[in-house]
Amino acid sequence: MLLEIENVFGGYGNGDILKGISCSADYGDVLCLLGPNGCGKTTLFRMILGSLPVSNGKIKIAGKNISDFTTKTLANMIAYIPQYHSPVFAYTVLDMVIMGRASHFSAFETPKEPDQEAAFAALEKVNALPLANRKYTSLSGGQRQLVLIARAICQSAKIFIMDEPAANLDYANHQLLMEVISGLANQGYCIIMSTHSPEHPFSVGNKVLLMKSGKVMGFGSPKEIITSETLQSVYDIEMDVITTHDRYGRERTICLPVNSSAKTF
Ligand SMILES: Nc1ncnc2c1ncn2[C@@H]1O[C@H](COP(=O)(O)OP(=O)(O)OP(=O)(O)O)[C@@H](O)[C@H]1O
Repeated sequence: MLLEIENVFGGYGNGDILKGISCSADYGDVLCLLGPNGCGKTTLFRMILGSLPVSNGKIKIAGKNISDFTTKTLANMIAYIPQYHSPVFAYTVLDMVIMGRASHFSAFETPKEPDQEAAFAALEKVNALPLANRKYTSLSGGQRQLVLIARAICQSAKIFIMDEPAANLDYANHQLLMEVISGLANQGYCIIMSTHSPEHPFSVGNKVLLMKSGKVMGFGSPKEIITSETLQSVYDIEMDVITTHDRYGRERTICLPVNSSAKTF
């Protein structure tokens, strides 16, 4: 197993926010963290990235505790893709992607031909090669997400941590991003993404960690974990989980909040 989270506790010094989180993800998995605002998704990300200490329990990568890795080694293995990123300088997209190679060369080295080739190859993988010479600051939110994913690929990381990657994207960019994420998983990357959509685990994920108040409400396959009952217990509202088919006959799952005022009709 590539990433193992074993009974993890921890927080910001004033009591534990996470209270016994356990889950795991391997090469080719898309693990979705789902739960209400403030349930601890970002806190768990910070612990996986090593920026927040674990007070109890273990986080292991390839069987080794993350506290035993140097920061540089951890940075080579895990890439963090933020929700929205605004750099101060108007770097080109190519420069932004090459920055993903930073942990591969020392402070006084400049990027070399192979770094540039790696950046072009990463942009190609996410269908963003035509953006290479654009200013990053001139891109839309969806395009920026693709560039940040290319930067993560360039970093040679195998684990991608994505903080609500679909937030603020329109339908087309949302769909494109989900296809890119599925494609990355098919290429063997391990994706851990937080989301506020209970449909994401069905459409893009193969595993889901359902959280509430820093605790695990369920971990496993989306079909097994996401039901009307579990969603209601997490969000305190009635939810319908409906399985249907798209126009090509593919199974789709839709999660609908029930309009409680409609019950009187
Ligand atoms: N730097 C911090 N110092 C103290 N408490 C914090 C800090 N960051 C977050 N918290 C608290 O930790 C809890 C979990 O927050 P976290 O950001 O992990 O939730 P989340 O599930 O990512 O929420 P959201 O879906 O709203 O992004 C919240 O109660 C929050 O107020």
